[in-house]
Amino acid sequence: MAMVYLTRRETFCASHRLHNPELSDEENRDIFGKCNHIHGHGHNYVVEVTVSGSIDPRTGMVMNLVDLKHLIHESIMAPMDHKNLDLDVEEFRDEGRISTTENLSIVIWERIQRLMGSVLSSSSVRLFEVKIWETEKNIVVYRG
Ligand SMILES: Nc1nc2c(c(=O)[nH]1)N=C([C@H](O)[C@H](O)COP(=O)(O)OP(=O)(O)OP(=O)(O)O)CN2
Ligand SMILES: [Zn+2]
Repeated sequence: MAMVYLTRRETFCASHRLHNPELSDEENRDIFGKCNHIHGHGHNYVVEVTVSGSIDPRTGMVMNLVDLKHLIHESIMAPMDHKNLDLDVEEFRDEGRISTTENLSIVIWERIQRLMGSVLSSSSVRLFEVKIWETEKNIVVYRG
């Protein structure tokens, strides 16, 4: 059966600060530089979510892109767009994860994976990749 990859891209704006509370202020400044500025800074994040699967002969689709749009809305856009990642997203606020793009890609993966599990339990569709552009130059890919 042919494996096909389906991607949807969204953009969201969020602020954050790179800071490890277990380190001293000086160590934080040394490691994170300007990204440790106490009042934070913002990004226009671009995120691509790719799923893989075989084409359902009944629909001609791997997965309905409208369903993928809803998954992305619920797991990324609603909780993160125009938010402060460190204060508004529980994985960063409560679990001590530093809001690097690496960690953000894992948080997004986990959220989508959880939702896909409940929405697509009987389907062959799998989450394949989360790709985030923090800036035009800084890009992170996570494949689970
Ligand atoms: N491994 C990581 N390193 C850094 C991350 C990250 O998520 N993972 N994030 C940052 C900052 O959030 C920062 O906003 C990006 O820094 P920087 O590349 O300096 O920002 P610019 O793209 O604006 O850089 P210019 O070279 O000035 O264009 C830092 N490191
Ligand atoms: Zn940043």
